[in-house]
Parts: sequence; structure tokens; C-alpha cells
Amino acid sequence: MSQTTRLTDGRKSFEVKKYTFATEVIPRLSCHDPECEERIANGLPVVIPDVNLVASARHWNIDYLHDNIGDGKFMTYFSSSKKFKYYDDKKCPNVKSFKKPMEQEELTFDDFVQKINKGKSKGQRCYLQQTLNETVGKNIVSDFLGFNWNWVTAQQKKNSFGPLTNNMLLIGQEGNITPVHYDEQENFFAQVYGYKRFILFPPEEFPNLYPHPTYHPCDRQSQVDFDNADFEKFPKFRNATGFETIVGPGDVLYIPIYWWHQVESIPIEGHTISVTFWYKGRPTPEKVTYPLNAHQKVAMMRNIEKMIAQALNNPDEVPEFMQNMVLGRYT
Ligand SMILES: O=C(O)C(=O)C[C@H](CCCc1ccccc1)C(=O)O
Ligand SMILES: [Zn+2]
Repeated sequence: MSQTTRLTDGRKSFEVKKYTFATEVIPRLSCHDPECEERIANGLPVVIPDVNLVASARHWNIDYLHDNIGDGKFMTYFSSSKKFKYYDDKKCPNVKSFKKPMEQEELTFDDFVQKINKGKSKGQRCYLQQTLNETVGKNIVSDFLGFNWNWVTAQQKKNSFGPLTNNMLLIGQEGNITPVHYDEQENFFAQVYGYKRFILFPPEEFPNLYPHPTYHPCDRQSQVDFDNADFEKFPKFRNATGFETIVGPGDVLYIPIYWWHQVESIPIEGHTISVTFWYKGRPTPEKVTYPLNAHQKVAMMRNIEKMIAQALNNPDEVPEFMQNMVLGRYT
């Protein structure tokens, strides 16, 4: 295995792959610690080990879910590598040369369990990623109602988050990786079973992470492959510096809106079960204060890119247009 480094979740320590960039550890603070509140208020990541957000799901495992989750359908992704690079199906027509980095299929939970058992033999990995909905069985409903809604709703209110958009159930195989991307929502990420490594970068690192264009199926995802970075194409990736942690059962990681993150199910620790709590971002303040902060600039870049792609009415013309506008003039 290439160079490794050791990381702890506060209880166990893990050997993880060392990447080319430096990282600092994400603080792990009690939900009763004023500094924890402060970090969330300031849009900074924090690991919270004692909030019991999903303690009512502490007994969740594959068998329990299989017996109780009901006969609904679960979106499941399949990849021939360890990477599960998300893509937006609706944007595929914009990039003719785009090759889907993974397949997707809606399965019953029973089919999914069979796939994870069979998949191992055929060298194909799978990742269940499905919004929890009303098709789940009554025991799951009562576990869901048992989540610490008081705490998370209090956080939503005091930090002026928008509405809860959804809770996604994630079940991954050991070694699965969700490559580095950012989301446009606030996220309290609750780890239920198994261990996940998170690598985070603040929105200021946008220039070092080279996201795909907004019309690209992999909008919001970095073009840089951490396992094989092309430093010619992406020279500023050398300057990237991030934060990282390991989350284990019961931990909650606050992932601030627009923060980049890569998620790895630790290779030898078995499958992982997680639940996300995604909230729309804070409403834009009436009074804009200057200078604009990094995530306001990311939002601006996204709006400008979308406007240009729409005005040209042809994604293929955008690269040349952007280069003509900037190269040699703003460089
Ligand atoms: O919670 C987050 O934000 C994560 O990135 C968690 C990540 C899976 C997310 C899959 C996904 C990515 C983009 C759109 C919808 C779904 C993991 O845990 O592997
Ligand atoms: Zn994400």
C-alpha cells in the first residue's frame, strides 16, 4: 500500500492512505461546548461525538434494515473501481464525450443485500444512496422519529438554516470512496455503523480543486483524482491544504455549505451506514458586507457560468468563450 498515515476517531486509530496534500485534524467537541456552537455558527466543520442525533438507530445493521425497511426501492450505484463519482443524469446531453463513471439501478433492499454478497465475487462495488421516505416499515419510522430532532431543529433555527430538504440513507462497502465535491446545502452527517474518513477543504480552496463546469454532469465535483493528480493540468492542486477526521458510530460531522469533502469507508472496517440531514442554506442577507466571502464568490461564479451557457445556448461554445474573455487579459 502506498504511504500511510494514522488517524483516530477519538477511540480507535486507523491506518489510512497518505495523499499529496497536508491536512489538519477537524476538532472533536461536545455538543455542550460553547466552541462547538461557535464553529457551527461560523460555518466551520466540527465532529460532535455526544449529541445522540441517531442514537435511536444504534441497532441498525444490514439484517435489521433488511427485516424492517419495507419493500420500497433504493437507488443503488455500481462501480468497477472504489470511486463513486456522482453525476447528474440530466446534464449528460451537455457533454457528448462524457462516460458515466458508475451505473445506477433502483433495487429492493433484498436485491441490494444479494448484490453486496454477489458483487464481492464479480469485483463490482455497490453503494446504496436513497432518501428515506414513507415506504419504510413501522419500526424504521419509530427509529426515525426517535432521532434527536430537538437538537438538530434548534441548530437549524439558531443558525437560520433553510428548511430540511431530506435525510439520505447511505450504505457503502468497505473501501468505497465518494470523490471530493461540494454540496449547496448545510449538512449534519450522522454515522450509524462502521467508520468513514472525511477529508474537507474550505470554499477558499476552489482555485486549487478545479471543479467541472456547472453544465457538466459532474458539476460540483473536482476534476482532480487524488490517487493520480495531473499536476500539469491542475498545478494549483499542489497548494491544497485540508482538514480530516474519522467518524464512527454515533459521531455527527457538521459539513458547512460549499465545503469540499471526500468520503472514504475505511478499507478493512466492514460496511458503513450513515444518515444525512441536509438543510437549505441561510437566506442571503439584505445588507451585503464587503469583501464578499469565499462561498459568496463560488455562488457568483456558478450564476455567471450558468448565464453564459444559457446565453450561448450551446455548452460546446462555453470553453472558448471563457478562455477568450480571461486568458491573456486577466492572467
Ligand atoms: O453527505 C454528503 O454530502 C456526502 O457527500 C456523503 C457521501 C455520499 C453522498 C452521495 C451524493 C453526492 C451528491 C449528491 C447526492 C448524493 C458519502 O458518505 O459517501
Ligand atoms: Zn456531499
